[in-house]
Amino acid sequence: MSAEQLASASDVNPAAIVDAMLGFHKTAALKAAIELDLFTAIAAGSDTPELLAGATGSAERGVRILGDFLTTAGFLTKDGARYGLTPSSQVFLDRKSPAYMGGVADFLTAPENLELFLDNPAAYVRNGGSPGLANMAPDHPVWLKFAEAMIPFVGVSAAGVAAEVASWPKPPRKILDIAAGHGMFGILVAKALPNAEITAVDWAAVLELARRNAEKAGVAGRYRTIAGSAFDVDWGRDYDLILLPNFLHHFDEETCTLLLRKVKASLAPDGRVIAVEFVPNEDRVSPPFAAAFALVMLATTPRGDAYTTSGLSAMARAAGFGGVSVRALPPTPASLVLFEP
Ligand SMILES: Nc1ncnc2c1ncn2[C@@H]1O[C@H](CSCC[C@H]([NH3+])C(=O)O)[C@@H](O)[C@H]1O
Repeated sequence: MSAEQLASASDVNPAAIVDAMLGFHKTAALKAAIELDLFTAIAAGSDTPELLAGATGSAERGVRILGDFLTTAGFLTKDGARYGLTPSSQVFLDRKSPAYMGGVADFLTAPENLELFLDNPAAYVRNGGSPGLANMAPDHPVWLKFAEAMIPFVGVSAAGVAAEVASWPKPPRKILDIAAGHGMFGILVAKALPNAEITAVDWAAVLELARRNAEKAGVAGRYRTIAGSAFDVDWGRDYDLILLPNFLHHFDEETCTLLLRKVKASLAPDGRVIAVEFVPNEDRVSPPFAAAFALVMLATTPRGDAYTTSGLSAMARAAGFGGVSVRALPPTPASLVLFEP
């Protein structure tokens, strides 16, 4: 199409393409607003550029331009010169809110993550995964950052899993939490079930944090840790429940099957297995968050992926399970995956 033809075309949108190329602008604006506590200041009544300048120690011109940008991006509202919070900004970005999740930016926008994504995107596409081990290198320090930062986001799924397990007629006692990270999946199950004993597996540095979280939650007496790779360590057997939250997606189907065989062999006779995953529909392009998560795995792991229900069922059956049932964990974009005996 010539420029003249384009000028009269109504079904094409060059701004959408430029906008996508500038996706990192949203990263920058949100990072700045979180660091300056802009959302908290607006919630407390500093809602004009002049007031926000005082409250955040910034130039008035700076907060005006940032506030306007965040309004166009859907994180603020604007009425005259006054900004307001959207329902999600109010719940998740006002530091005084119990559900505050500004801190997750410390992991999601960590320089090492941005570098893996942006340095050479064509390379991981060509290669079908990260050229090296990337985040899957043993003891990779990025996981400590994940464990420190991500509880406000992942903790909601952990609460959903704990509620599910607490509803079972026969409460599990001996529980294994594989790739425990911050530990909140096992810890919230332990809080819900006073007789439950948790064994957490992960890299050593991460487990130190999980242990501290278990202490804070008052369950440290029923919490033990085994440091090392889930593929190598001897984690014992006869577990009533094995948790695999946000772990399978880091690996290809074959490796997941290998791990699931080890999991199956460690179960007590009526033992259950729960994974937590972002599960796209079979079309692999919906719902958007779960579908887009596959790109995170492409950039940051050698062979990870977002698995659909049929993909999870296939690996479950290959490992000797009957299949899986998957249910949403609203309001999170994650799903609870229950392995069938
Ligand atoms: N080979 C491995 N063995 C055990 N843990 C691992 C391995 N590779 C990565 N990890 C851990 O896997 C976790 C993935 S993030 C998931 C953490 C937590 N289960 C949650 O759902 O939020 C990180 O804590 C990593 O340290």
